[in-house]
Amino acid sequence: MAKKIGVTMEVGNDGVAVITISNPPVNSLASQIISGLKEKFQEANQRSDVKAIVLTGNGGRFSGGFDINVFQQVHKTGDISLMPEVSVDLVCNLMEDSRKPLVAAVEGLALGGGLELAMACHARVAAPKAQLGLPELTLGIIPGFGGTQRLPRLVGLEKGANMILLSKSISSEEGYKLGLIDALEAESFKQLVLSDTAKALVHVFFAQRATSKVPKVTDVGLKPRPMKKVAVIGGGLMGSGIATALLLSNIRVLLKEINSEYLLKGIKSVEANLKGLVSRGKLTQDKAGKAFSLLKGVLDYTEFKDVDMVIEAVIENIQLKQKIFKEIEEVCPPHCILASNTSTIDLNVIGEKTNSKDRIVGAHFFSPAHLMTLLEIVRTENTSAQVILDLMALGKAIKKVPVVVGNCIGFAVNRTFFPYSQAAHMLVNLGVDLFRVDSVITSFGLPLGPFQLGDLAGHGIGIAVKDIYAKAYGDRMFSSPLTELLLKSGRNGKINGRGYYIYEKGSKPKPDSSVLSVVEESRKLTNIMPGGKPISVTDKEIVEMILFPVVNEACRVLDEGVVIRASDLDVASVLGMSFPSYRGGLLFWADTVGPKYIYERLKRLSETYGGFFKPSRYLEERATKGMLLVKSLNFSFQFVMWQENTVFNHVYRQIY
Ligand SMILES: C[C@H](O)CC(=O)SCCNC(=O)CCNC(=O)[C@H](O)C(C)(C)COP(=O)(O)OP(=O)(O)OC[C@H]1O[C@@H](n2cnc3c(N)ncnc32)[C@H](O)[C@@H]1OP(=O)(O)O
Repeated sequence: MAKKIGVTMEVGNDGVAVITISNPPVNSLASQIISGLKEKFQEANQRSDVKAIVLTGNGGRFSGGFDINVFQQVHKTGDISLMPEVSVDLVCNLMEDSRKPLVAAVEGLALGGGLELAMACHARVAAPKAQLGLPELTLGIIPGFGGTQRLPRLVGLEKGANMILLSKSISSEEGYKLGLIDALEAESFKQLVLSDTAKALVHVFFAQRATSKVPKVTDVGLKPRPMKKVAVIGGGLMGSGIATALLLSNIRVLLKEINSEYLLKGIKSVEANLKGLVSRGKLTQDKAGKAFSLLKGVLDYTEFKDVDMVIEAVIENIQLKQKIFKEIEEVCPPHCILASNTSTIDLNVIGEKTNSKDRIVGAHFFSPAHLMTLLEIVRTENTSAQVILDLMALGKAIKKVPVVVGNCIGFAVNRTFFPYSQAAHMLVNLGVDLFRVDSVITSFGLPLGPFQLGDLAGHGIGIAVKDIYAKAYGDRMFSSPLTELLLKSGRNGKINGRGYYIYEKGSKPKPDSSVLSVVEESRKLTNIMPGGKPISVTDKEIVEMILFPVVNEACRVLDEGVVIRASDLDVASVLGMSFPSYRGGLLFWADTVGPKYIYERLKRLSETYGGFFKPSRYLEERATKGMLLVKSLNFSFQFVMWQENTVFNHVYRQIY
């Protein structure tokens, strides 16, 4: 009988998709298995009825790794293109970056590429006595699907290197003790579902769904109006990214600039964004061409007469924005939504000179706007419910996650994270090495440390908004001269190839040791090192000194009702700041640390280093009353355990 080779996916009523590899006898990863996996993961990620994904292998074996026959074919033909692209497309983009909780259910064996697939999942459950290893060196190759990186991270460098260099496999029991396996199936499955990671990911999942419910907007019987043509003012980094996001969802876009040189630049940026998606296999050439054909560059407002929405994305200059809003109010039709992509400025100030306050709204995208999924919708007390609903619908249509927030300086996300870079500056001025700060924060789980993030955004923006923040939140600002000094020394970050790091095409950012003289200059000016000597801090203290002030500001955001619910801030921190989803978002994480502990640490820090760390009223109240910051979601888990073929078919389900 012919072998049944392929990848299947079954989605249960519980919303769990079970993806199964079938390639007897060891479920080796042949080309059709890899393409099948890509197809199924793509489908599972896209389907709204899929809430979580389980990856497993048929016949009691997870996978014996990449199909060794392919190596033989390559050796015979000399054709290396027979090797499929897996590491980025499948392992990183579709699996690791999947926003749906993804669990590997391992039985029998997970070797080579098999174990690498399991390690790309968010958690691993294994049956007792399963064999786990990376035996690639026995074949004269190295683990090629990211195992060299992921295994040492999970089991520690020494053990990881030992397993790879000696091709030594281990049992699932040992894997469990080392942290490679999160739970041993059957015995410990409940533990896994109740693990912090599972709780955090499930929290984010449901928190994200909750963002689409906005009282007095989504529950009053309004229907979103169609958005066929949108104008974007400003073709810079943000404007071109926003235009790209709209075009990708078949929305006609007018891109307006002030002169033909800037306009051409903006159009070229959109083209480059689309080409980037094509080269990464995320968009077909055809679709890119179609999207680009929907773009029209303009230098005046003539064609604004029939637009449904304008999104202003010019520099953060209050007078300029006020002028633009006055102009668009006059030229656009009365139904047209007047949105600003400002990241900081009060929308009431932007719309001050207009008579259209009900249709003024913030559409705050995150850079790069065609890739980042968060859309912060900022409403003022005058913004109409219809306008908010329309923007929410547009956000969803362009595959963003809209989170509706209130109007204040920095809104929910930038305001919450404004102490992030300030705390980092304080630490550096206190004598801590800046590259260490970045590395501690990335080990915590954020993709970029505060200094690399500053480099990426460009340091000019920090200076542009500094005064606005100082005016609003001056009582709790740490004023560091470091950014000014950095700019003075010709370092604007990635934009001009130099910041704290050196940026060269095709290579990773390299720490620039010559920036340390700039840091020294800043330390002299601030003169805050106790006794003129650098402070000594542990990695844990670095995390606390950087992230606890962020939690503190989040408490103020909650207290002032800037977000509808605390979990909105978790979603926003995950999607807007890439706060690790497996920690459940900023406030969920804060609750796992404990509001009381955070409060007491901040209190002590403020006694030593001043008002920047002063605990907020809200945090103090929660801490002293022994309350959590996020009102826990009222979900419980339901388990459906092993089925006869021992592929587990589990589910956790929200039961409100
Ligand atoms: C990108 C990645 O990092 C690269 C990789 O993954 S490279 C591959 C890494 N994996 C390995 O090296 C595992 C190699 N396989 C083994 O060690 C053993 O076969 C095993 C432990 C999986 C099973 O052992 P055992 O039960 O004794 O069965 P065994 O007779 O060896 O193998 C059964 C059949 O599966 C085949 N097979 C096993 N692993 C395979 C693989 N990875 N690819 C293709 N075929 C494989 C064998 O050739 C054999 O085929 P046959 O029945 O036609 O002779």
